[in-house]
Amino acid sequence: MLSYERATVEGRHRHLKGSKGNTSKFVVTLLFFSENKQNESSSSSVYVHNPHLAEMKDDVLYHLSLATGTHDLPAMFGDVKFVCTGGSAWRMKKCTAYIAAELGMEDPKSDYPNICAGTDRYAMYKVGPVLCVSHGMGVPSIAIMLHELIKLLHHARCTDVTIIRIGTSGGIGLEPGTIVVTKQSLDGMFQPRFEQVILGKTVVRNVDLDQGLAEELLKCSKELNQFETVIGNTMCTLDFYEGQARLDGAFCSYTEKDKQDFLHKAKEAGVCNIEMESSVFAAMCNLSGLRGAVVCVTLLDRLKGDQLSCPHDVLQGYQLRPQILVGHYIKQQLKATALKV
Ligand SMILES: O=P(O)(O)O[C@H]1O[C@H](CO)[C@@H](O)[C@H]1O
Ligand SMILES: O=c1cc[nH]c(=O)[nH]1
Repeated sequence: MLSYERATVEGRHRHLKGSKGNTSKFVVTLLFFSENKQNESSSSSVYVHNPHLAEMKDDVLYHLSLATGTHDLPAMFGDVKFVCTGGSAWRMKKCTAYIAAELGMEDPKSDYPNICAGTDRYAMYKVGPVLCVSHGMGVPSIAIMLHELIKLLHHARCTDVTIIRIGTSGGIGLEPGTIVVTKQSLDGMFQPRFEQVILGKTVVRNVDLDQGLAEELLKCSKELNQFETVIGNTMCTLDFYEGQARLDGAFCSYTEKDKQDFLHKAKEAGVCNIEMESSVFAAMCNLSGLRGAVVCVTLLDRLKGDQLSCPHDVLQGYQLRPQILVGHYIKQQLKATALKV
């Protein structure tokens, strides 16, 4: 079922410890698995694409503090159908409690234990078929979490899993508190791509997200009628300050006009908000066959400022909006599935 693409990389090794300028040629043949599996197969398993995994006796999911040798992953996670992920552990715990209440699954005796308590890298909570996992800040942090989460779902033999990033962002020309459901993730040069260096070669990955899921989420927001929601492009950057054209970082070498010109260009490219994980999130959804969406609230309008200076309780209230929307969506989906059974 898997299709491989072959690529040959040629380069020169520089011998750091050898005599000056001493290099030797290397040629590496890479096997890439076909990148876009999302709509290709009728099967809805979570795919890992790594022939080495089958040869491993145990798989240690180090940053989640879980392992196939020590945990019965199918028993613990086999029923998972939805994963909510966001930067902060606090938000993920709040999300778990909110979704438990929405689904009528609250346990007054339970404080929702952190399944990843053996590590402080990420936090993970579970209520019924919903898993909530924190991912930290930025592309490297979410990518590590997603590698291990995708393997976890694979080892647990999960099927039909939908994953939604519920995050915060800076808006462009939107009222703070607006939710943006990502249509397309763009990089800092307004290109729809995620670039990763693998074995010294840049690999460009597809960042398309499930448009049907985005539309379903927009419909849910209209039904809820509690806050403004739009579908638009999301710019994913590698930094919060200079990477997002802020003037208030420790370093800045451009003017207010340069910043405004850049943000207006972003707006012309359809960018509604800026955050720091959507590109690799979309790329890894594509690779794994997970149905994915990015739902971020805007905390401020970047055309009007850079600092997050509005009161703490207002910001916390905004952060809850994506989970209200996603909670409603999950409840509807579970109801529809129960009706079908
Ligand atoms: O609210 P979360 O999910 O952390 O996401 C956004 O907030 C962080 C920056 O404050 C970045 O990680 C950005 O993507
Ligand atoms: O401006 C913002 C706000 C939240 N998260 C970001 O990445 N940028």
